[in-house]
Amino acid sequence: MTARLPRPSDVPGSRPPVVMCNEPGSFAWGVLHRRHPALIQQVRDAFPYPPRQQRALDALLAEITDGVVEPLAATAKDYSLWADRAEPYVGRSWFDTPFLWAESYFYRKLLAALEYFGEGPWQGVDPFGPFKDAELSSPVVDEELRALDALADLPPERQASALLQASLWGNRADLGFGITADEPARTDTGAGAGAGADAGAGLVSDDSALLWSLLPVGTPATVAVVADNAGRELIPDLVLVDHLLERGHATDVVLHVKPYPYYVSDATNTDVVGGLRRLVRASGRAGEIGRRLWTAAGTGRLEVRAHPFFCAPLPYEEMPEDLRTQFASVTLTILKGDLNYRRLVGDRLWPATTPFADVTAYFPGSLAALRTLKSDVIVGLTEAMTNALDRTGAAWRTSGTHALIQARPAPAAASDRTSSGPEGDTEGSA
Ligand SMILES: O=P(O)(O)OC[C@@]1(O)O[C@H](CO)[C@@H](O)[C@@H]1O
Repeated sequence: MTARLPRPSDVPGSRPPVVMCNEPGSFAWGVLHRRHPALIQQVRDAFPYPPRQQRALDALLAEITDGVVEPLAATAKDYSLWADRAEPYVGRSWFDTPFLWAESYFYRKLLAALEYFGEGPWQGVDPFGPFKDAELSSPVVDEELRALDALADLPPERQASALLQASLWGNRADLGFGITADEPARTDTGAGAGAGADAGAGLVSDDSALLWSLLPVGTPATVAVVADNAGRELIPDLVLVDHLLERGHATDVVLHVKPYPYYVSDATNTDVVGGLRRLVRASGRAGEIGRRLWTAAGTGRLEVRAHPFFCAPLPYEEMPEDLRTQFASVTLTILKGDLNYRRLVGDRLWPATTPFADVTAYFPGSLAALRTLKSDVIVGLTEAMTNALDRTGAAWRTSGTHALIQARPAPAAASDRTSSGPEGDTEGSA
C-alpha cells in the first residue's frame, strides 16, 4: 500500500492565515492598489490597442480599484478552471480576497481584456513582450554574458557555486519591480553575477551544500527546474541547466514554464527560445553554452513543458495528480522565484522559524527553492537570523535585497535515514 504524502495541514498546530489584500499599507494591498493599475497603464502605452481593448482595460481598472470581482466570460475556454475558485469572491471588493488568488486572477483578466485568447489579431500577443525584449537586448545582458568567460579560471566548485548564485540573484531581475515609482528596478543580477566576492551576502538561508549533495556527479538524474522570470533571470537559469548537464549532475532537465504570459515577466516557451537565441548569438563561453543547450533541446535532454497549473491561482499543495507524478519521478525539483515559493508554502504567514522540510513535506520528491525575498512569506530561518533582520527595521522580506537557498531530500529518503526498517513512504522518493 502506498502511504499518503504528508500535507502542510499535518504540521502540528493550526495553520497560519493566508495573506489577504485588505490591510492598508501592507505589501499585498500595495500591489493591488498601485502595481496593478500602473501595469494596466504600461501595457496600454506599449501597444496601439484598438477601442474595444481600450474599453476593456478601462473596465478592468474600474473593477480592480472601485468595483467588485466580476466572473470571466462564460465563453472563455478555461472558464471552468477559474469559475469554482472565483465563486466565493465574485461580488466582493478585490481587496477582500487572498493575495495569491487576486494576483493570478488579475493577470488572467488582463489577458481577457486584451483578447489574448480570442480569435482575432491580438491572439497570442504577449502584452509584456516589449518589456521582456527591451531587457533581453540591453547591454547589461552583454556584460553578464561576458562575465561567464572569467568563471572558466575558477576551480570547479567555485564555478558551480557562482552559477547557482547567479541563478538565485537573477530572481532580482523581476520586471514587476520598478512598475511603480516606489519600487526600484533591480540591478546586480545575471549570468555572471554570482562570481562576485560578496555573492553570499544577503543570503538568509543557504542549503547549497545539501542541494549539490542531492545531485552527485555521474549518477543518472533528471532535474526539474520550475522557471520564474524571463530574460535576466532565465539566462542564468539556462546557464545553470547547462552546468548540470555538462558536468554530469543531470542526465536530463525538464524546464517548466508558464503556458501564457503571467506576473509581468514570467517565462513562457517563447521566452526560452529568445533566451537560447541570445546565448547562441553571444561570443565566448556564453555562445558555447547556448549551442550546447540548443543541441540538448534537439535531443530531448532539455525538455520544456508548460502545464496549465503554473498559471492557476493555487498553492502547490493542490497540484493536479499528473504534475505530482512528474515531480515525484525526478531526482530534484528546483523551484525558482518568489511566486513559486509563495505557492509552495501556501502563501501563509508561517512563523519564520517553521522548518522548511515540515511545511513542504507534501511536495513529492527532493526539493530546492531559490528565491529573492519579495513578499511577506518565509519559513526555515533561525530565530537569531529572524531577530537580527527584524532589528534592522528594513523591508527585508519584500525588497529583494535578501535571498535564500532552501532544500530538503525526498520525504521518504529523509525518513529512511532515521528509521531502522527498510520500508517507508516511497511515493515521493526520487
Ligand atoms: O515570482 P517572482 O517573479 O520572483 O516575484 C513575483 C512578485 O513580483 O510578484 C509578487 C507581487 O506582485 C511578489 O510576490 C513578488 O515580488
